[in-house]
Amino acid sequence: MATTDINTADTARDVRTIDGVVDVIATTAPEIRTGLPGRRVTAEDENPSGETQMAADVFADDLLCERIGALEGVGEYASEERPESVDVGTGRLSVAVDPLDGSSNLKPNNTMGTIFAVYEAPLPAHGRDLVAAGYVLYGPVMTMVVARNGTVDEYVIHDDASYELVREDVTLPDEGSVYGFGGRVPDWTDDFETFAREVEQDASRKLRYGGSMIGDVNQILTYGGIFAYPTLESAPEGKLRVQFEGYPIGYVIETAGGATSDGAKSLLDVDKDDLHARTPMYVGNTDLVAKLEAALD
Ligand SMILES: O=P(O)(O)OC[C@H]1O[C@](O)(COP(=O)(O)O)[C@@H](O)[C@@H]1O
Ligand SMILES: [Mg+2]
Ligand SMILES: [Mg+2]
Repeated sequence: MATTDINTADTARDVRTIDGVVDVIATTAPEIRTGLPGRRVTAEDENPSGETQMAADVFADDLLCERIGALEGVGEYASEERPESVDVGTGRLSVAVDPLDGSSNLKPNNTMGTIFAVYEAPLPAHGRDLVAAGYVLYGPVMTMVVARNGTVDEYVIHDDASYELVREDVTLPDEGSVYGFGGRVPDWTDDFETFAREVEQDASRKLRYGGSMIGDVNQILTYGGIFAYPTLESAPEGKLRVQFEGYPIGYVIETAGGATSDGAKSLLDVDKDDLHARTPMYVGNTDLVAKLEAALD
């Protein structure tokens, strides 16, 4: 399950590069958000996972590729929206991005986010190669959560692209009070359904599910509990992608003292060498993730 072996940058140069990536993510967020109103339509292409792209997905990806690619210290950029990673320089760090997570929430105007992962290895990299990860949430307030140097911090991003630290050393509350499970219920496995029904029976927990993974995970970081996008009967690997979603969220949640799993082991220990590989995701408080693993065993 979760382990405490969180890798961090060990050279001053890598620390500067990570700071540069965080700065690009934060300062680009207002532009991505401002660009959304005219881009709530589908783009012409599908992404490498076979999903319809929104114009906003492509817009955010292009902006981030250009800006992250220009940073000294970054050698490769990849995103959910392009088939191959792009060589952007000679730096030893690679950056993988989900430019808009939850973009199907764009039409009904619900929360979405931008997720980033910084790896100290060529792409596709391994979860243990991560040296920083985080996300922006385009909610009523624009916030950014960053895991680096062994801690998780939260920032508020203003419309003028300035940003301020509002919470240091964020950890999951001990008593988890929310849960959210994705996928169609009839498509859940029997073991997962049994676990889900048990979680629901506990009167101290409420359902919080919005259909944007990053919004749903941020509920867990805020209130504690458990989020899952599980193995489905029709999709044994679930829906979410290892490099762009599973690893970075694993890194954030485990750095914040929570646990993550693919059903059997930490998300950071998933071994998949395809850039667009998928994984089931279970993240939350350690006791709940342990129960989940026992239920699926
Ligand atoms: O509505 P579905 O198909 O269950 O999918 C919901 C999941 O798909 C996602 O939107 C996938 O991410 P993208 O929007 O980046 O493709 C997650 O944010 C969310 O948890
Ligand atoms: Mg996504
Ligand atoms: Mg996406």
